[in-house]
Amino acid sequence: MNPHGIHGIYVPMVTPYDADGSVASDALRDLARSVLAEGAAGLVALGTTGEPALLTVREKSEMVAVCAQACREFGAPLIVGTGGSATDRSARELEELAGTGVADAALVPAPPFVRPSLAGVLAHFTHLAEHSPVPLIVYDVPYRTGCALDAPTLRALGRLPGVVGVKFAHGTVDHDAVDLLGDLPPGFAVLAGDDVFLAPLLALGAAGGVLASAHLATARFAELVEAWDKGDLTRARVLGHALARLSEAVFAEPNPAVVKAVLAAQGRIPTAAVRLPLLPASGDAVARTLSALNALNALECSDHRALLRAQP
Ligand SMILES: O=C(O)C1=N[C@H](C(=O)O)C[C@H](O)C1
Repeated sequence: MNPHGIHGIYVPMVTPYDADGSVASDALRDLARSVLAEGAAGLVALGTTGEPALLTVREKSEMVAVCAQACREFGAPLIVGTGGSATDRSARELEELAGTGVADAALVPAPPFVRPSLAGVLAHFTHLAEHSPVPLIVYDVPYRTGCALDAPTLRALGRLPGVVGVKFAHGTVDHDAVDLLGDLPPGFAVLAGDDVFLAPLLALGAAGGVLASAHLATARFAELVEAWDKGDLTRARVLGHALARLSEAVFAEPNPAVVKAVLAAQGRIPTAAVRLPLLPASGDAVARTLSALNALNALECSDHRALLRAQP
């Protein structure tokens, strides 16, 4: 992490597969280098986008090792997804992760499936924070975990020593987003976890985002964060709308099918394959994403008047 904390665009790396179904490590290495060279602040290994639930233990280690190497080359932080439903097992996983020495932070979901009370979630993260040698980023994604965190709970989590941020993915910009971002604990960063809502969350004060669609337009996403940092509202508004249209297209089908299909179409990964029960993206979703990308590339972002003209 930079000394000022978490900031900017973190790309949750896809797991590329070769034609024989094995993990395409060379393609992953090149992809990781390319997004870092384009302006990603760091990488996330084993985010939802990396299909961690569908990988073997050995494949997961490979993903982390390849991403760690790329981050070392660029002096960029690596966040690693880990943890699950059971508190003690999650604590052991965090210790194992710390043992690898490569993670700057761990992305840990609110315990999925169990549906504990909010006090139970707080107790879970209190235990993890007390035992984890690596800083924690809470992954708040109720539509995946079945466990919704409200603003007071997120604030209480943010005050725990060792909890440095939340990946906020409520599927909308809700009351809790407004409430939380209006009064953040010191040193606690909010990262947008729903690509389509990056711009409004930045407007509310989010520090950046963890965004699968940033594989496809890393520099543009980084530019949006920079525009907000500099108070360049015209640029921020136009870029925000164009990037939201791209993200809408990417998320028209279950992630990461569309992003992988587009990367494969661009020749950046060997195949568009995802593992069952995920299904490959439709041609229609890929075509719509490519067209949103073309529109984005047509923006002349250094010239505000051109930007305004580019608005539909
Ligand atoms: O891998 C991630 O981290 C992300 N996962 C989200 C999801 O698929 O639910 C989407 C977001 O872009 C990043």
